[in-house]
Amino acid sequence: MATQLSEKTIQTVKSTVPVLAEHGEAITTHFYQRMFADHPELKNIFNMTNQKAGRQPRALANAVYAAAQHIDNLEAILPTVDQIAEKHRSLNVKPEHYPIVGEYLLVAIKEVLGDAATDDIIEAWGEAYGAIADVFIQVEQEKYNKAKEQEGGWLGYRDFTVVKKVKESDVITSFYLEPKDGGIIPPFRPGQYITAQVSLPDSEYTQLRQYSLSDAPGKGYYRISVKREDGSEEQPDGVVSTFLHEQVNEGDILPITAPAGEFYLNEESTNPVVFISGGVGLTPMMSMLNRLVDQDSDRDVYFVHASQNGEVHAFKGDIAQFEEQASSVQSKVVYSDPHPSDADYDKKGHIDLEWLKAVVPYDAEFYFCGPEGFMRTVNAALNDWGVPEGQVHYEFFGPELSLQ
Ligand SMILES: NC(=O)C1=CN([C@@H]2O[C@H](COP(=O)(O)OP(=O)(O)OC[C@H]3O[C@@H](n4cnc5c(N)ncnc54)[C@H](OP(=O)(O)O)[C@@H]3O)[C@@H](O)[C@H]2O)C=CC1
Repeated sequence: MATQLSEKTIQTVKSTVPVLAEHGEAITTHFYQRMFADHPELKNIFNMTNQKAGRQPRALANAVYAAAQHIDNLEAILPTVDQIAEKHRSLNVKPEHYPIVGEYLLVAIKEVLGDAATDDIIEAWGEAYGAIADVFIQVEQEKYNKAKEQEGGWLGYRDFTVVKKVKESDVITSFYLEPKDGGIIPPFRPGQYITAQVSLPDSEYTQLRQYSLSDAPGKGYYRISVKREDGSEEQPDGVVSTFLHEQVNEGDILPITAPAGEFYLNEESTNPVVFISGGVGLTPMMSMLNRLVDQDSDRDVYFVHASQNGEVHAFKGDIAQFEEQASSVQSKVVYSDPHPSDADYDKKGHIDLEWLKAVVPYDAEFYFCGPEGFMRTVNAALNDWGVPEGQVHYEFFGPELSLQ
């Protein structure tokens, strides 16, 4: 499927892998700075908060590193390409963006490597980048076609009206969205997300944010549930979420792209399901749980949620209701910092393996999502428990980071 590269190009690219590993992030940080300086219009597409936090350069460095390792067999990176391409489709990344990225990546490699960047290396990387870009463009094209051709589907952004706004906790608010054109909307897989295009009053560029859909499909609306971040280093995404919480109300318009994502409920399996979420990471799990309840599923469901305390714990009422309504649903709550008024929780502190073993079955499909440290803890716990990889599903929101 990819352009044929010469043996020399392949060898040159492969021999730069160790150098890339050393300078990968410096190269991509440099690259973004130069590219945005010359092409500020691209700020409409990239999440600038991820740039500031260094997550985007790290993710690109990882992707480039992986591609370089497999340049003679790009098929091997298709699973990674697929996930990134899914995000790109959701962000409306177009083929014409690739040559711009390629140009600045080469400039950055040259600048960071200095004298070590020979003409041969730059030429080989130019060709290799072209081959990698072709793979992405092709995979993304198929995804654009599917998004458009499905019933109720569309390309790019479609205006949705906020028809209902509901406070779910002190920090999380839900927005119910229906298409302004009154048309139908496609179903989605529980766990998928949309991209919202937000225009802040005093910003020149639009801001794109991806939010998991938090209700089941097939209801005529999409629901997102947004945490108001405080803009600190740990929660840098303050501007957009604060704007949504404070300024976006019923009747307002939010342009969104069609649902996307590779993290979703395996509806084929009949195994028990264990959802493990931290904070606002519970949103995709809510969609999956709602789906199972809507379908009267007889799979055993364990909804394990970690939160600081009862005030920031969203969807408490819904989950309690599901638990009462369906004997197959069990909820387990972990509070890291419970308030004296909090009575209804199962563990104080953090989730750990010993406790998990006592409350959920091993022979289950596990889904987890939450802050980075939480994801590492849960991933390590499931590894130590020996849960087979195929039964473990997770999603990082934002650029892909390593769980190790
Ligand atoms: N589809 C997706 O992939 C989605 C992903 N997310 C992600 O979920 C995250 C949620 O963040 P937020 O609501 O701020 O979460 P919080 O910071 O509120 O954390 C939630 C809970 O996890 C606990 N926790 C933190 N670190 C660890 C650890 N190492 N081991 C065990 N428990 C831990 C916290 O404890 P403590 O109080 O001690 O820190 C707290 O009780 C965001 O990073 C967001 O990007 C969100 C929505 C969707």
